[in-house]
Amino acid sequence: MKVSDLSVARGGVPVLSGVSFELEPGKALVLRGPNGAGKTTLLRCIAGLQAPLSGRIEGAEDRVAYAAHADGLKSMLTVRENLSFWAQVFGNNDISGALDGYALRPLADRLAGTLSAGQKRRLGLARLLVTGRPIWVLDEPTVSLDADAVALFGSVLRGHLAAGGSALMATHIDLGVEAHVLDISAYRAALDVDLGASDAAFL
Ligand SMILES: Nc1ncnc2c1ncn2[C@@H]1O[C@H](COP(=O)(O)OP(=O)(O)OP(=O)(O)O)[C@@H](O)[C@H]1O
Repeated sequence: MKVSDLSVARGGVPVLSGVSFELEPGKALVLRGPNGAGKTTLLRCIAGLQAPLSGRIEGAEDRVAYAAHADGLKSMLTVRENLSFWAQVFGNNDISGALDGYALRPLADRLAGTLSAGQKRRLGLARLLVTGRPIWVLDEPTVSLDADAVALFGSVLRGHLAAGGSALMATHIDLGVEAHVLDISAYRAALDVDLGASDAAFL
């Protein structure tokens, strides 16, 4: 995947401009930057959830699986049913790797709505495995995870990279995975809008 001269906005306000990087198969890239720097906004653009202001994203279409703060679980389906649902959406039917990768077998028949925050997060991350998509775009993937679950995630991620997948993620946690780091502070967009006139942008 190649990102060239990308500019992105949030709520109509330009946040980043001139972002360029390449993400090769088997590689991980960690986005760094202070709160509000624009990591989530950049990840959402690359995942196709919002359009960039300008610039190019090549090699992402139909190859990206996105996991964000909102896990998007179906609360009235069980863990197994949630994974099967997503697997079908992506044309797969094998959910065993996802159940095992995140130690979800003991929870397989629980309704997703009854899971703890960390368990929900594990299920949200397990979904990536059933998509079969090579580029994982992850926004703070370890939020709510305990040390054991972080280790599970690190191990799954290493497997994904070793199999030729790649990962772009915003995280402050050391995952024990070799990764390049991109500090997006350098790409802060010049604010030339009248913020006083756009309160709605900060709702
Ligand atoms: N709905 C919105 N309207 C206007 N501005 C917004 C909106 N949502 C977020 N922002 C602003 O856009 C900027 C980028 O936010 P973003 O969530 O991308 O940052 P981030 O780097 O992911 O932050 P964090 O580390 O806190 O998660 C921030 O300054 C934020 O306040």
